Amino acid sequence: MRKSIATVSVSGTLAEKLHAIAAAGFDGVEIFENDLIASPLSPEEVRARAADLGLGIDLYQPLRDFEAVPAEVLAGNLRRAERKFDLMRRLGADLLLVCSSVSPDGIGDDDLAAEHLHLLADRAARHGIRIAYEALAWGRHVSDYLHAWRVVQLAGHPNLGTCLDSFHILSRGSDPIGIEAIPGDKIFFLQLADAPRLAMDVLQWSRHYRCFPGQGGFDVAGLVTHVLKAGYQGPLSLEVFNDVFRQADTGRTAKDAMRSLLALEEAVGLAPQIPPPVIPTGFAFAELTVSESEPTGSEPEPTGSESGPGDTDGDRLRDLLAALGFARTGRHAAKPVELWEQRDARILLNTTGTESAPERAASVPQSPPEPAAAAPESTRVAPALAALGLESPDPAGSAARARSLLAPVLPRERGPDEAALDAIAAPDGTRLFFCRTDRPGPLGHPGLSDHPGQRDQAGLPGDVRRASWVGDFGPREPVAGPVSHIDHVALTQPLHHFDEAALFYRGVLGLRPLPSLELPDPYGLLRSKAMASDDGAVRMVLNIARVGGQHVPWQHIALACDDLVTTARGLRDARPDLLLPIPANYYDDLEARHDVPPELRELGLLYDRDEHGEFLHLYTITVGRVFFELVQRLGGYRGYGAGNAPVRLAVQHAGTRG
Ligand SMILES: O=C(O)c1ccc(O)c(O)c1
Ligand SMILES: [Mg+2]
Repeated sequence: MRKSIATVSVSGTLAEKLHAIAAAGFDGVEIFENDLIASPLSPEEVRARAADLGLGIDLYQPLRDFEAVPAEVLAGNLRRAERKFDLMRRLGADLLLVCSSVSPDGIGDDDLAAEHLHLLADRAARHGIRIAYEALAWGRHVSDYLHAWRVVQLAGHPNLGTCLDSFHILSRGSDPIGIEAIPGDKIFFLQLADAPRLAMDVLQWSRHYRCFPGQGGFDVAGLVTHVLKAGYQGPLSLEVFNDVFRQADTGRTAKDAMRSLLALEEAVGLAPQIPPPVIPTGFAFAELTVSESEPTGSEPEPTGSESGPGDTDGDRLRDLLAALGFARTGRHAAKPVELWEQRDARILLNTTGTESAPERAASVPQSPPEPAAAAPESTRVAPALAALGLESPDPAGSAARARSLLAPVLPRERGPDEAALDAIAAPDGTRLFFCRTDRPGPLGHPGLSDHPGQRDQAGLPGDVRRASWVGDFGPREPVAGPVSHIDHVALTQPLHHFDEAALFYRGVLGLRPLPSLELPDPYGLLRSKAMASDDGAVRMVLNIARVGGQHVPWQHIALACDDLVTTARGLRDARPDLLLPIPANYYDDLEARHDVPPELRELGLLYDRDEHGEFLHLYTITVGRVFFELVQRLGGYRGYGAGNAPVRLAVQHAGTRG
């Protein structure tokens, strides 16, 4: 379907907005009146600019407080409307949005409203213009979409139809099924927005917290299904008022908007061109970039103690990994990358130390360097979690889906002997590699689980193109130990990209989000959203933490253990300096709430439970931006111990603040 977006949805001047909207692939725009009024471009210039960019002007909006007014006000309103018709002729727009009156002058009389709208439609018809009447959720007398439709029916003018806006309908809790009773050709326009579920004044909610479909809590796709059943054939148009998007990078927001519409089209069965999601079946690896130089001054000191042998970040991480039971099983044939393993948990240490994830993402050709893509200076410290390997049953299919949802595909320089990996950049700059770890290794370097007879879909033997990435690290021995695999990773998101990232991971990887949580931090607030595959094989947590106005860049890798009590006891004995100390008050409270064994306190283990099971976990000290968590899920526990995060944050802050 035709895809449009209201200019109010993105940041910038009108000219900047039009360019970014066109670049993101939209067909048309709604020109929001304030954007035009503040623009130095004449209406003719706006028209020409839009035409040059291949954009239609699908709607001009809004005309406010028009209908059901006393006679003396009506004359002025009609005069105002005539001026707007003239403006629309210059713009080349033929659809005007009239939103339901909020004026104290307004009279609660549907017949009068219909009479006035009929008059307006009659005048509009002389200019070849049509009127779309929309119920604002806070309209003084008309606030429900079916009420607006009754008024349109009463008016009975061919140039008058209704405009449906998903926010106004869903925010009031109206049942969208009623849309199916409206003839499709009387729905003149469809505006789409999602929003987080908030209990607040609806006008404030609408003006500040709307987001793109798929980023909030509304069933926008369900609503669109009703609109399509009604026979609507006009554009799908995004109209999003959002305080964060107003400040964010224009091009990036426009692209995020387009990704949202593509995913929405897919959800309602209108996007056969988008390859289906390939749900990842686990983590193949997590890659840390580390600097071999002295620890950088700007990064947080490890909490707890000076810790460990060696004095580079790399040495500190190696020490930490070894203490957790990992062993270095190989070095990359061509790059300064070490592979550390323990059963199915794999960590890559990339000691180039120069490449941070955001820099890498900004250098992707498909996404020209955007200021917003670069992380603030303070987050550019090594070590950082720069890349994730995701196990995919069909890596090429994973990459194809990502590409069709506008993910930048990363070029990969590959040596003659190396495995090729499909890789994309996530909005936060994290590189995502789609892997099949159990593929045969490259010729001469069999992988750990070699299947010499295996052929891929193209009928090729396990050749270099299709070889497993682990083959690049040479022959390896399995490493036994308490850690079985990566349970989840927690990535910090820049504030401006939180909703974008959530939609990205959900759309591209097919992960299901849990509701966002807000958790207290001694110096701020942590906003957190967990997402997981249905079977829990891939779990990610997206966090934004702002403390004293500054982004807190901590990331972590959670490792699953079979028997955390025993593992914790071993660590307590051997390397207590590597564990985050937990305050006694935590255990006083925990023991008041739950009947837990005293060894939790003794071992510094944290505890949580949900309706499915129980959770034990502990945290390590932080090196650079990164720390580890050891976890054990008992029964079918599905959470992440989020209730304990405030305690962790308090201890971590105490460590960095000395
Ligand atoms: O907030 C508003 O005033 C406003 C204006 C026009 C719209 O289409 C809308 O949904 C809201
Ligand atoms: Mg609207």
